[in-house]
Amino acid sequence: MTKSSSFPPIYDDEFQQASEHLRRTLPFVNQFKTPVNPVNYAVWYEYVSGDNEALTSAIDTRLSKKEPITAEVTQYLYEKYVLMGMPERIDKTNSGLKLVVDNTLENINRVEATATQCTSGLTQSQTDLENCDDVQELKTLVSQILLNTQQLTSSSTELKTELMRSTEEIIKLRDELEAVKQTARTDGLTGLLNRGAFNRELQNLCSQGDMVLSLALFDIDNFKRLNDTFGHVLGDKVLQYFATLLNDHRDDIHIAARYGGEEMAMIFLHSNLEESFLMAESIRQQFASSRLKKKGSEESIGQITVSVGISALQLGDTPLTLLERADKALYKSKADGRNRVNFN
Ligand SMILES: Nc1nc2c(ncn2[C@@H]2O[C@H](COP(=O)(O)OP(=O)(O)OP(=O)(O)O)[C@@H](O)[C@H]2O)c(=O)[nH]1
Repeated sequence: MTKSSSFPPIYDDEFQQASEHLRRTLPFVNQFKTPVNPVNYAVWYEYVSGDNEALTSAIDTRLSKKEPITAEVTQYLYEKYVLMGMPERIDKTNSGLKLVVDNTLENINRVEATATQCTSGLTQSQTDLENCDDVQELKTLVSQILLNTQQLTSSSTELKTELMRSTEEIIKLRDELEAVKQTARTDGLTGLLNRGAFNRELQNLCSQGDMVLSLALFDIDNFKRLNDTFGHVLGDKVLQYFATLLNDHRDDIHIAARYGGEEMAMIFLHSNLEESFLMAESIRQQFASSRLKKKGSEESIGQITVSVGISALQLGDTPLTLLERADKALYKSKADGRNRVNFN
């Protein structure tokens, strides 16, 4: 897996895999003569890895129409598909917020100016009243006082309306900010947490000292073969299906994430090794006994299985040591023949 759809992107390919991607990006860079800068390289790297489905499809569409992929195009693809449009969304929210604050301040200043004018008008009327002994003059003064008071009332009503409009705008911006935050935490394909968010949760929990928790890493077996046989779209459906199994076992307290391409992770909170083993076993068995079919056909895609590695948090563990133990256990499950759960 190159990148788990997260912002900022995470690249976790091993040396060999990354070198292979490098080798495969060069012909594209050469063909379109785009400078090998970080932006262009990231776009081609993600394209050749095949892990960023939306980017791959956008580039394939251009290639099939024989459209050139210039530096401007890669910049656009980079912002849209590698950075997932996040800088633009954050920018928009920021300028929206600035606009609301500026407007509100302007309105308050305007009302303050009117209020000051009215107050000084009323003060003047008070002085005039003290020296007034003529009925006609009194009438004029009362009208003036009335006018000033009406002006005060209408500008405060206007301010109230403007503040209500600003409040609505702020609520919209708050929702957009929440959506941006959610996108930054979520894996686009499965709706589970993405790797970055999962790591932050794990870091947080590990630093609490006396937490009882276990970590499980799930890696779908022979996923490459499945993709090669039935295509990436079906591969994606399998990932989504597996994510629903994890969600069903989440029980509102456990945390599930897409950790890499076909690798998912779960933190079993308040669960020791035995309890986590039972939950992981149940997920493994349920997955292995699912009979998935090709869309619109009765043709089964055969048995798909998952290998699992579990580790339980020990005194002195960091997220890294915990992950390393789970990874070793997962490796053992693969080496022992796949479709099993091991712990370490
Ligand atoms: N459909 C689909 N495939 C993906 C995605 N991310 C990664 N993959 C594919 O997952 C496959 C993982 O292959 P390998 O790492 O060789 O592992 P495997 O074939 O599952 O073999 P074992 O793990 O040893 O059982 C690669 O072919 C990736 O292209 C994705 O989002 N969707």
